[in-house]
Amino acid sequence: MKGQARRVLRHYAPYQNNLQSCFPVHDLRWSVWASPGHQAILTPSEMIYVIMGVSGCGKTTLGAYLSHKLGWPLHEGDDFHPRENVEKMARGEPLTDQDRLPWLLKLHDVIQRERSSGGDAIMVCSALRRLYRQVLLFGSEALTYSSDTAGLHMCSLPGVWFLFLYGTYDLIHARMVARRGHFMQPGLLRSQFDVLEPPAEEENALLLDIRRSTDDICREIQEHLRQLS
Ligand SMILES: Nc1ncnc2c1ncn2[C@@H]1O[C@H](COP(=O)(O)OP(=O)(O)O)[C@@H](O)[C@H]1O
Ligand SMILES: O=C(O)[C@H](O)[C@@H](O)[C@H](O)[C@H](O)COP(=O)(O)O
Repeated sequence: MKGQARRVLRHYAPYQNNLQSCFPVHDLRWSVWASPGHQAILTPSEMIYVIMGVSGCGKTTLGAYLSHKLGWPLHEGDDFHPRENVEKMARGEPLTDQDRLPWLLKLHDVIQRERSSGGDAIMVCSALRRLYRQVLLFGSEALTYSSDTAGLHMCSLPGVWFLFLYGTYDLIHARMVARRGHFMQPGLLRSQFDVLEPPAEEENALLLDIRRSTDDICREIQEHLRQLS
């Protein structure tokens, strides 16, 4: 059995009797896995790490480092923003939910492609709100659930983990001011914190303190990967 299949089996073992009610069955591979008696036919994606957090928390830096260390492809979320979004942020205006939705749907497609091809991958995406993370995982279906059912049913997907880089406003602001040649203005950081909803445990999230070096953070992620294997 491949490493990820083992990881997924172990992670979801406690839920095996309840899979059908816990997860939407729009994902063909997942519905096969969720069908009673078919647990052995598991062909999920390998691991996808989504590095998330407010602007300036170190997502791009960690993404490049981790990609190099693990030899996994890197998808940089900023590259998928439409020009209008980048121009808006460069003018010092925060994005709205409406601005972000098409961008998140594109990133969902990337995640789906990676899951279908069964490869490991890293994605960098601010993913500030819980709903944004649900759109990353479930696409437009995440928008059709009421907030009650979304909270209950749409928290995570096997093999997709959020790496949440957290730190104080002051530390991140100082790093943004020192950063050169980036379109994002430090003045937008407050709005990023206002929108941020830190991920809950049931979302498959690993919380990483950004006061540590990139290498230290990377080691913790590699340890996480080992524990899931
Ligand atoms: N662990 C770290 N320790 C110190 N500085 C860091 C760390 N991670 C990133 N930085 C610096 O902080 C700034 C913001 O990092 P960046 O990766 O661009 O953040 P983001 O992609 O989240 O906007 C950069 O100048 C980067 O060099
Ligand atoms: O959802 C958003 O408001 C944006 O995605 C934002 O969070 C992102 O951070 C910018 O694109 C700037 O890029 P950096 O995160 O690299 O600063």
